[in-house]
Amino acid sequence: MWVLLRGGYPLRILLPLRGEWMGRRGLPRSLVPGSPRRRYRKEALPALEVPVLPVTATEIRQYLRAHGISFQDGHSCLRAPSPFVKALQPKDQTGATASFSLFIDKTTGRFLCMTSLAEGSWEDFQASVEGRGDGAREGVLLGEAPEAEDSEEVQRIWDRAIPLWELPEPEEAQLARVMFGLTKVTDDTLRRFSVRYLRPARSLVFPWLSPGGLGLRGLKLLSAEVQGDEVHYKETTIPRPGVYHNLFGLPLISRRDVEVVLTGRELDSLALNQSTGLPTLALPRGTACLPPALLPYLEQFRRIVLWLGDDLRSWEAAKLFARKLNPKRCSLVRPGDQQPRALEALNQGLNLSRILRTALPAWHKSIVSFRQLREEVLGELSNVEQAAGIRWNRFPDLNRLLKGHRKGELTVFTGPTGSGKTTFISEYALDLCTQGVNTLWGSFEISNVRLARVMLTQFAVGRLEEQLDKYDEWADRFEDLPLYFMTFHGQQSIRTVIDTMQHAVYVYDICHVVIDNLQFMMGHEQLSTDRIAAQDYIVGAFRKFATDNSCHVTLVIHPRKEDDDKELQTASIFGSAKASQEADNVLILQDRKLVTGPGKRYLQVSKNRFDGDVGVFPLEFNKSSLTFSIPPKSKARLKKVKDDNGLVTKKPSSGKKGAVPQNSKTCLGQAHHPYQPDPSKPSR
Ligand SMILES: Nc1ncnc2c1ncn2[C@@H]1O[C@H](COP(=O)(O)OP(=O)(O)OP(=O)(O)O)[C@@H](O)[C@H]1O
Repeated sequence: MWVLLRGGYPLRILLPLRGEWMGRRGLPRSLVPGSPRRRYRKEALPALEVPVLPVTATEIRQYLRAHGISFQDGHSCLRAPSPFVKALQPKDQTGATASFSLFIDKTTGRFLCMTSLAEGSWEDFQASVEGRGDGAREGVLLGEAPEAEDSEEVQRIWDRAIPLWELPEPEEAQLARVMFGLTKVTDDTLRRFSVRYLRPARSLVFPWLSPGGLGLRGLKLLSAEVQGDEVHYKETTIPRPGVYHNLFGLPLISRRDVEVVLTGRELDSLALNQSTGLPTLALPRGTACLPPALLPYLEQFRRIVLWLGDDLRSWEAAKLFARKLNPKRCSLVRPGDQQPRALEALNQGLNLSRILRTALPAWHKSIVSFRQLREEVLGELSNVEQAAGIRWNRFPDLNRLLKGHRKGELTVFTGPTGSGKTTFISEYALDLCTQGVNTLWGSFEISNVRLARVMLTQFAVGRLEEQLDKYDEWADRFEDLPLYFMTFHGQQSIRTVIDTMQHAVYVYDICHVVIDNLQFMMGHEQLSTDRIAAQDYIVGAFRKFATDNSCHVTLVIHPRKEDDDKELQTASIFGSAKASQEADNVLILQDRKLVTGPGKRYLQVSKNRFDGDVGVFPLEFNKSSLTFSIPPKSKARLKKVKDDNGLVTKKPSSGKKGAVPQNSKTCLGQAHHPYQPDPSKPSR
């Protein structure tokens, strides 16, 4: 189902259809409620042609003052009296609590009334204040009520789950404890957090309780599977992950608590709470995202310690989340040998309170000394692989050259018209997205429907036209990807696009934005000098965005018109040298006429700021799956040799910003490949 995000941003999100059946969740069929039929919702898509400008915290404050609404300034929200409380609870007894129970997100203007659970966009709020339309409740959504099917399913599972200590066989209970690493977690802790065990699915069950602990809003199931020496955990949530907004542990938080520890997993929260006695909350989707919908629940804390996990990814996520929570109140536990994740720390007999005391403040002034950076540098050096970024599953040769996909970088991608740029970049981004990289697509040239169709085909690695019976199965899995699309089509202003990207980073923790292509932001300048200046400005804006938001931007740029039989080079990118200077990586999809066979292309990495390795490798296009990934059986044919001119050059002596790193001389390729430019012959 496509849903237009309320609040005026031209961003559409792919939401899974509801009513998933349990077989899909990997739960026993015995628990499947009736037939696994899917329900389709045929809602007309609201079209929003004119994007509304995002609201700023200053504008929100001005508006509230202008309308005589008192408010308190919080960490990430403004607190105001809720206009929705009286209507719902005329005889509300909670007094002071209800009086300032409206939380307005300072970045988006979205509001949540903690008492009535009414929520909506900034426009909804204004409409209700101004009494526009149909009275005060116009446009206000009561917190999304769970689907009836989901509620039944949740209740059924919950009823069948039992506390671990009530398992009839002590061996079974012991096995479960070992599998989940709970040997040192006491029954009392499990009882306090209401953790149960679902025997048929061999899963732990973590409840999502309504405020006040009165009802069940959802569940998370955690199963463990032993593969070789390792235990692999799998999480399943009801409702689906996109709306599973459970801060696990919330019912145990008292209004007077001013400090909390946030963890990436429920099990870590149990361990932390047990050994330190501190309030702990587990984020619903670990390091994947911190939905702004959760921020109001964290407003009461003056200090938040983030201890999300034991790898670099957790550390990166903690830094990003701290920005949302207000870094001044956040401290971060750095992953390290003596600082594993909380449950492991408990199991290793480490002192968790001591680890918490080592947490580093997230707030950095603009000028830092090496003393403040030395731990970060050590972190990168001792996690070289993770620091190199996320590796592509489908493009091993790209890993060998670029090492991985890193946050905060700008990749410029070019190739001749119609060579398959969109098709390639779609698979390149999809690969990362399937590994949990939250991705936002800006496809200005081809419609989102067509793009999604290409991606789905690549995802399924085959034509779905001929196997429509499999469509739902693939579409279901595709819907669960953290993938979002901007709704722009045709020319757009760079300001609007950047605002939308900013919004998406805040709301969906986007780590990768793909812009296809830059020419659609250049307006209608006729003069070539204007066009070049416009492009330089836009490239600069994307560069800044990538750095400021620790978000990777992949930017497709058309090449300048060149002879068809000439290979493209970095200098062939349209415009001045700015794009290649600003970019951390430059990728060129080469479509040489020498190539025999219609589908063959090769990919050239012509700039790589990370470690300077550049080179080319062939791509084979598969017309039915629309994929470029090299079939597993083919040999590595990577060559790390060339620069744009086909000459092997020395490493640069200067590492100035913007300098294009020269190529490494190493040749990893085996035999000279027919698609490989011959290094002995300059191409011009
Ligand atoms: N290697 C290939 N061989 C043959 N056909 C291809 C190849 N790659 C892509 N195609 C097909 O060519 C068409 C155009 O591909 P695509 O839109 O990805 O190109 P593009 O470079 O992005 O185009 P444009 O320059 O117009 O933006 C699509 O139908 C795609 O399936």
